Amino acid sequence: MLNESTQRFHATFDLAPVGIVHMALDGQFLLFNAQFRDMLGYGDDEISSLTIHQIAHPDEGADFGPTIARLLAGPEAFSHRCDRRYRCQDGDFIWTSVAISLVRDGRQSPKHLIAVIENITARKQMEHALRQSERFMKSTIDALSQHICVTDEDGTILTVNKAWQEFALENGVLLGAAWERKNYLAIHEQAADMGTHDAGVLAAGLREVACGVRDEFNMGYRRNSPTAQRWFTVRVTRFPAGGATRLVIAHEDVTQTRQAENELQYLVHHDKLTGLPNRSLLQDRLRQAIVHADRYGYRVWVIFIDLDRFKLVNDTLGHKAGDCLLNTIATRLKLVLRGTDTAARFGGDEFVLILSECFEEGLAPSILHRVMSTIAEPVVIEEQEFFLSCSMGIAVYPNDAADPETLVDHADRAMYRAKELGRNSYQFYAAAMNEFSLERLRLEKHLRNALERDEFILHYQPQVDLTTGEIVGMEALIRWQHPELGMVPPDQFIGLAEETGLIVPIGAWVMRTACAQNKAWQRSGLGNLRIAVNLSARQFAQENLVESVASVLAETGLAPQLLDIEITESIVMTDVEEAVNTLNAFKALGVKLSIDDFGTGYSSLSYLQRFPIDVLKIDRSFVADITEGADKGAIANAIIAMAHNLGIDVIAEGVETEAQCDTLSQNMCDQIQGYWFSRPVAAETIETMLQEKKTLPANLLRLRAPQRTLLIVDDERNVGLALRRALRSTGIRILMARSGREGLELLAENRVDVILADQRMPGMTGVEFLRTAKQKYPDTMRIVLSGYTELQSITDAVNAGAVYRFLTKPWEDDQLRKHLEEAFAHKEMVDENRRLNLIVQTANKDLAASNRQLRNIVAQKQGLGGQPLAIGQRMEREDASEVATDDRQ
Ligand SMILES: Nc1nc2c(ncn2[C@@H]2O[C@@H]3COP(=O)(O)O[C@H]4[C@@H](O)[C@H](n5cnc6c(=O)[nH]c(N)nc65)O[C@@H]4COP(=O)(O)O[C@H]3[C@H]2O)c(=O)[nH]1
Repeated sequence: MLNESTQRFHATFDLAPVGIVHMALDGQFLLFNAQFRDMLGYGDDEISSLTIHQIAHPDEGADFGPTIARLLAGPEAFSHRCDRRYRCQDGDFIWTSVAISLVRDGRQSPKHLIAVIENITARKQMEHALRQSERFMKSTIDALSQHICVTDEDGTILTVNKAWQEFALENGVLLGAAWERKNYLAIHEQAADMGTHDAGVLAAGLREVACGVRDEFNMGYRRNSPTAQRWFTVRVTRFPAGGATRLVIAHEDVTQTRQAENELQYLVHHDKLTGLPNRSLLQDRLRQAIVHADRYGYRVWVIFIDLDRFKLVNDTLGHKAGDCLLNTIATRLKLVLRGTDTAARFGGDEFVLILSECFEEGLAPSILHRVMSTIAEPVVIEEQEFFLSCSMGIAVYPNDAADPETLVDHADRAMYRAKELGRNSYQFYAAAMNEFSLERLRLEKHLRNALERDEFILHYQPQVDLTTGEIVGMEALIRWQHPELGMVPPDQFIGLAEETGLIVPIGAWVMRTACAQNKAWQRSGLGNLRIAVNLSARQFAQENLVESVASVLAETGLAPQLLDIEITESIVMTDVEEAVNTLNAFKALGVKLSIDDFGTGYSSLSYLQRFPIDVLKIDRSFVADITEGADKGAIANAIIAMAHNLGIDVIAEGVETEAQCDTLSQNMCDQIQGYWFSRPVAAETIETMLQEKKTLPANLLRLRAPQRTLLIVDDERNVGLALRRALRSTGIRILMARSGREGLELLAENRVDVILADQRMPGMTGVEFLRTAKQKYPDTMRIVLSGYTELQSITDAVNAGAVYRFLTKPWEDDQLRKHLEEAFAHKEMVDENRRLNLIVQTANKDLAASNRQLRNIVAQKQGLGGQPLAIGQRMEREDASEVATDDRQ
């Protein structure tokens, strides 16, 4: 029985797949199975001579003692398990898993140890390899710049990489190791609940990947912080990991790339200089506006803006100044629009506005005026003020075109038409505009034949001297008498002639005819008049211009100083250097030079000084304002003072009323030209005028003894008549008005010294009227005639300076005359002071003119080697017998 059991034991002992050893308590091997022997590779004898200490790994050999101690101290069935390394016969160590138990005898005394030893080297190696691989993986994902987070399928974070930790730290998401045990999904669901849209999308995507609905999910994630906006890409990928599911979430901060992309997009769609949308974005916005308009029944207005004479700023002040100006205009345009509108830069000095979401049939003129006035505000560049105007063309969707390109094109055409019609205005596109192009073609055909067919004539408009009252010159103005079209005014064909180049032969005809006519007048004894001829830009740019004028003078025999060449500011400012050369050459020839329409372009004083100009012609728009009171007349007065300082004469154009003439005369303007004295008329009419010696009335002359003028404003006719009677003997010129409004009209037309206004008038009281009169005509002496009852308002007006004196009704004639005498005397004293000032100014002007002439002569001699001067001098000598020496002609 025992034998059988011993046999069974040995069989089990030897066949066991693990090593089994019996050891003495000191580690001596007592019994071991074949598995143990083979595991270590020792021979049976070798093992019997060894102890476990001898084959234990040096790092672990010392562990045996404590193990035994624990077994001895432990309960009966206690066994100890550990992993240990043992040296094999070849010297290598193997990893084993050891389970040791203590065998006790019947008295419970320790007998020996039994160890079951399993070779786990392969497992240990695998574990090691796995650890290595994990370490490698960790350092790999740590090296990635993407933020990586691995979760289980519920979203619980298992691990994160270094970049993720840093990101979390930076963004205050989860601090330090706080990510552990957190749930990525829950965090995002919570953020979604708080309104973060992208967090909601990410949570939903994550759930789908976790459930296996998809293997991967990608999205762009925008994160807004109060200081910055950041963009991320997020990718969620699903991985099976030993039966479990792992979700790898990788996000990458693509803010820089995104910003660069945005910048690129911005650059592609915006104008670099002004930051406004460019052409391509304009088309896009227009397309959107049209779609929107179709849906909601809106209209879309397109306004095409072109800055008038912008090129001049660029050419005269350089591109930097031009850029600055464009920027200012762009900023202003943005400010006049609503949020839904667009202002775009179309190119150069062209802007386009889109006004969308408009229900109204028509476009409110106020918006157009707002745009025009915002552009018209002065722009200060290098401490100089510049004034710009613009021409605008307007087209509307759906009426004028159905697509963005055609809409803009039509608005552009309308703008072109506005320019044609005199700039600083706007035109609506109308289908008729296409007809306009055809009309132009027809006109051009006629114009080409006009010279040959002798259809042009010249009209002449007198220029009158404000000191002598005499006609001293004429402006030659062309007229086209077409057999079918009738009398075509120059405004309608000069532009076309300019564009087609026809202006050159036409201009040459004008020059020849005007000079010949002037010479003819001179020969008939009508005096030495100056004849002014307009030169257009194209003529001015002609290469042989000066020579051709010289040959006309030679041909007609007209003295050069009797020819006045009129050019506009814009012509000379286009190419300043070239203009200075041409003007100097003209000066050398001896002709006079005028700047026409002064004040409407770039009235740059510094340049004006460089041009050898004799005359400035104040544009009629300023003259129209001159009697409108101190503010409005200021520009004309400033031009006069400035020109005089430079020694330049001033002619005021477009004088239409006596009052304008009077004001100009008082302000020392040199000459006037305008409908009030004479419209442009045929040569024969001029002859009659000259023969009859038509002059200005003496009371309008510059240095005259002024005639006292009184304006009486009273609604009661009898009172007016009584006042007139009382003043009959005084020789005062009396103007009568029945209301304040009528009084203001008379003030606009006439020069008035003293105003006598009744207080009680319907509509406007005397004090109200005098307050307005004070604002517009501060030099007038203002007297109110009243009863005592209105005393308070009159006293207020006196204190405010609106009323000089108040007289009571009924008045005593003597007293009234005395008061009026005082008022006139006071006014005359003020006038006299001003007159003396102006006389000093005129003297200064003459001095400046002499200096200027001297400078011109020196400059010509130095610059032109005396050659052209000789022509002028020769002509001057030939005409010496006929030409007066007064340089101010
Ligand atoms: N409202 C008003 N207008 C007044 C008054 N006095 C004169 N005018 C008008 O003002 C214009 C003055 O000529 P501009 O400024 O040189 O302006 C001229 C000039 O730029 C151009 N032009 C005329 N003749 C010629 C020419 O022979 N050659 C060239 N190149 N241009 C010419 O055509 C423009 C218009 O000439 P016009 O129609 O003759 O118009 C003339 C004249 O008739 C007034 O009191 N009130």
